[in-house]
Amino acid sequence: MSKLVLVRHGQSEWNLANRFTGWWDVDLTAQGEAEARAAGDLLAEKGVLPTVAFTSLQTRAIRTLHFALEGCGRLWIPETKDWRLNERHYGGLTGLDKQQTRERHGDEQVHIWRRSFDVPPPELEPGSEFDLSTDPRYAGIDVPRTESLKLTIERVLPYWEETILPQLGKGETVIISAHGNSLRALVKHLSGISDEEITGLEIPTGQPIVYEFDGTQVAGERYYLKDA
Ligand SMILES: O=C(O)[C@@H](CO)OP(=O)(O)O
Repeated sequence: MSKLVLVRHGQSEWNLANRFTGWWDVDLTAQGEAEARAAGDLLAEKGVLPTVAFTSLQTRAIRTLHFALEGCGRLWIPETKDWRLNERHYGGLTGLDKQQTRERHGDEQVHIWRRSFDVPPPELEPGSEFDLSTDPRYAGIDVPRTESLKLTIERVLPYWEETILPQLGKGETVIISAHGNSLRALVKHLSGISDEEITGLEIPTGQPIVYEFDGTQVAGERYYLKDA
C-alpha cells in the first residue's frame, strides 16, 4: 500500500483578513506557520514519511510544504511545483472582502460563487492590480481570468493522472501541499463525490488527509491523519 497525503496550506494573511484570494500570492500568518509545523510533527509521530512532494507556485503552499517536511525530517525529498495545483482563480472577486461582497450581492450569490460546481465568478478586469499574466512565474502559461471548481478540475486532474498518480503506482509516499479548492477538486475525484455534494465539502487548513493506494487504485476512504 502506498499513501497520499493532502495538506491545505496553513492560515494565510487573506484567510485571516477574509478576502477572496485565488491566485494572489499572500503569505502565511504566524498561526499558519504553526499549523504547518504541527502537520509535520503529526507526520513524524504517525510515521508517515513522504518520499516525493508536489505543490503549487504559490508561497503559502510552498512554505507549508517546507514547514511540514522539516517537521518530519524530509526536507531533502524531491519536490515539484506546478501551476496546475494553484488555488482556483477567483477572477474579479480577487482582493474583495468576503463580508462586504455578501452585503453587496447577497449571501446566496456569494455562496454560488464560492461553492457551486460550475458557476465561475465574474472575470478579472484587464489591467486589474491583481492581474498576474505578466508575473514571471507564469511565463508561457495562459493565466485564467476566472475559474469555477469545474474549470479547476479540468487542469488539476490531467496533472494528477499524468504526473502524480504514477508515483503512487511506484509505491512512493506522496505529499501534496495545495489549496482549499484545488484539493476539493482532487478529493471530489478520489472519493467520487457528486457535483451537488461537493458544494458542502470544506477542507481545513494544515490538517493532513490520507488516502491509501493499492497500485494506482484508491483503497478505502480518506481519513484525517490525526484520527489514525
Ligand atoms: O479565497 C480563496 O481563495 C479561498 C480559499 O481561502 O476561499 P473560499 O473559502 O472562498 O474558497
